[in-house]
Amino acid sequence: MAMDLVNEEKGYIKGILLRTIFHNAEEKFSIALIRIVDTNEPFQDKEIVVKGHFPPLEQEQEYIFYGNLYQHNRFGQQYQVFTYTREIPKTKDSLVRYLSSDIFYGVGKKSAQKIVDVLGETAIDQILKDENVLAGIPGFPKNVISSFSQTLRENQGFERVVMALADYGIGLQLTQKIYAVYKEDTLKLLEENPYQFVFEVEGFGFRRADNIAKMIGIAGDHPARIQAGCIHILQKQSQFGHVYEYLEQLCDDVRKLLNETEPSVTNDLVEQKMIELSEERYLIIEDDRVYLPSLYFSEEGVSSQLKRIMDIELDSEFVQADILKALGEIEEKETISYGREQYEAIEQALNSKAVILTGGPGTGKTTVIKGIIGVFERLNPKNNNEEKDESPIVLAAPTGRAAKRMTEATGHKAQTIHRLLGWSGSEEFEFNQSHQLDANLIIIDEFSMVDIWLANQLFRAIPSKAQIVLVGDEDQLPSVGPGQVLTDLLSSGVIPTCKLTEIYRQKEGSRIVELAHEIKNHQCDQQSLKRGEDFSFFRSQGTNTLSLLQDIVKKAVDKGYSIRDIQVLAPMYRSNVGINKLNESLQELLNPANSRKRTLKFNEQVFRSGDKVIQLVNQPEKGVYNGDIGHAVTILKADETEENQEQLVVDFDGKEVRYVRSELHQLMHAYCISIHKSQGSEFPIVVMPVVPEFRRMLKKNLLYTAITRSKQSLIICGDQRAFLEGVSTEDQNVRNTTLSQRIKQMFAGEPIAGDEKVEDVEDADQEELSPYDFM
Ligand SMILES: Nc1ncnc2c1ncn2[C@@H]1O[C@H](COP(=O)(O)OP(=O)(O)OP(=O)(O)O)[C@@H](O)[C@H]1O
Repeated sequence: MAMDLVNEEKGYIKGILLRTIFHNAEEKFSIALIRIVDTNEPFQDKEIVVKGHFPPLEQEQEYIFYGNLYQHNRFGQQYQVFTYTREIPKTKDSLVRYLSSDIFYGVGKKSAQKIVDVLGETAIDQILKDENVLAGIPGFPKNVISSFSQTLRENQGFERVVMALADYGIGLQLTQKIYAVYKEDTLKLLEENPYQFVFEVEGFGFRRADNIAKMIGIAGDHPARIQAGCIHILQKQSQFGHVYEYLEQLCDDVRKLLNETEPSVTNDLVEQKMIELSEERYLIIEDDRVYLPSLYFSEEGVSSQLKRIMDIELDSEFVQADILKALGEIEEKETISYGREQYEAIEQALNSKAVILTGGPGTGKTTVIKGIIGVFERLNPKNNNEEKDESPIVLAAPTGRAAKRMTEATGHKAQTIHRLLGWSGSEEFEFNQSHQLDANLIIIDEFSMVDIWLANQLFRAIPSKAQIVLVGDEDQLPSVGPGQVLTDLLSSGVIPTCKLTEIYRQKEGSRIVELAHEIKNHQCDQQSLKRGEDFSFFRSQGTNTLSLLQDIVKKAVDKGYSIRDIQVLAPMYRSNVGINKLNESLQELLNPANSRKRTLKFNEQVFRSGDKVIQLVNQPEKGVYNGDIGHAVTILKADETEENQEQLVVDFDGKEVRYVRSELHQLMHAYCISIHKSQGSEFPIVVMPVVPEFRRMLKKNLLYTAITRSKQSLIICGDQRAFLEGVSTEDQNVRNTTLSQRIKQMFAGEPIAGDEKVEDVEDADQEELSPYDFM
């Protein structure tokens, strides 16, 4: 590609850097003022601000920017850069200046002159092609050949990649992500197999790879194309929670996917490729099931680690009389009397290597956890000595909010599972099989939210001596990630299970807990929706639902409840009473614009100080995690920050986190959040629209999860029929997993068999919605 030629067909501005106005290193986003040398754009001035995803520009270097002129409402005309290139020095003099510049260590003017004398004006291209040409330059220091050509590659590399990828229709932002993964090898690898990018670069979709592949001649039944199709479908299935897919079904799906553009692939061809892939361990085929290796080995890991832990017997059991005595002390202190089920659960947990504790809301799971910890500490006095920190008790939960609640309820420090395992944002966990946790008793709450991958990481890090208590409510939604670990552990039957059924949180007239148990036990009917002290179902239709909901929230605020106490939940983003619409209207209602309030517009969202917001991704470096809810404290103007960038400051329960513009995609308004996102959290007041439009989403476990989030008051508005139909509809989308069978086999030598094959739910639905859409 001729790097130094301007492509006259596109709008361009050629210029030299005058000043970098802003640069975000992480996002490689730059704003710079340049002096215009040449342009074919209708722009008369001598200078212009260029803006886009490119690295800092170098002084005295000529660049060609391709993009669009646009009018900034404060700063006038600017240039939005789609792609850019650097002018390669063309004259011998400019080449010498470039090659002897500070960028190249150990090469002075003399050596640079010699390079140009020997290699001429195409010196750069020749060196990039083969660095050994430098060895032929008289007097060129041999020891700097490789570092010199490496610097040259790096310096020239990014722009070459930018230009080449632009020809494939890839913009600067995605190019940055691609370049971060493959560096100078980008073009080589893309032209070898663009499909590889689908699996390694976030935001690089299968269709994009397929288009590029076609342009470079990888088409039809090319093995790389079939391989990518297989892995793509398996990954998609895993987003719906499946750990494997049936071979026959997978062949069918892959054939359909690949034949959408050119019908040349048969099921036999796909199957044959799949067998090859399994021989190379890109996939695992077991009987008639196909797995992604990471998921297969996670299942294997969980079952073998569980066996390892459970195979080591307890040194000694606690004597019943001692337990009773210790529990008596706790009962006196807490002024409660443990029920029979609760006592049995505590005793079982204390005298087993592993137990599962399940139960609906208000059955005393937290109270039992407190009992287990209390007795364990009393009967292992060394645990009281925090300084020695021997035999520590470790508490964790999948989300920050659940961990916080666990801490508050038990008085013991609890943390997220990710933090417990020392996750710092990469694939690696500090604690693993070769560096295990120091713990004698490990209690994990909200275990229904743990997916197979995280379960594997957790179990690997548990020392064989430890006792485990897994606490969860099996009727809640399964994990967002693949697998259904709690359900599978329960059905494997190898871990002793304590089911709490007696309800304690039930004041006179309280309906929330009763309603939850009626749903759980399939006893919910019209009568169940009658008003209670803490529950109301207001009927409404059409657009009335939105205004009714606004009235309810407004009244709660007027009564003195804070925005933080009131949580609106909805199952879908797009609808007249969906999450997006509700956030918009509740923001107007609760935090309207006024001249004193600063605002920051990002995509479709306008953030104002005072807004309630939710964090959408895990950010261990900043100490905020997916699902954390906070409020915007203030918006700082660029000249008020050290970094000279506009920032949104958010307070998450006392922890202040700052977001620059390029990080704002991590946040959204949280006046209303999805039910999926509310898992693991509880709120004093839950308000929820239930309308016929949501019907496709309304399932028993979803509604059960939603209503069990409310602690003091639950208000539903909408259509009672839609609600009653929803709570009597089981989620048909049974997940394909083999964990239960694998565990049974591990413990008793039973062969592994897949779950009963379930007929697929409507394809169209699957295409549109996955649990990830709700996160
Ligand atoms: N044995 C008991 N005697 C009296 N009160 C109890 C007993 N067990 C639990 N409770 C009370 O019942 C309420 C619910 O208990 P707890 O929070 O332990 O249940 P949970 O299963 O964790 O419920 P949720 O998931 O809804 O929080 C609490 O107020 C608790 O004090």
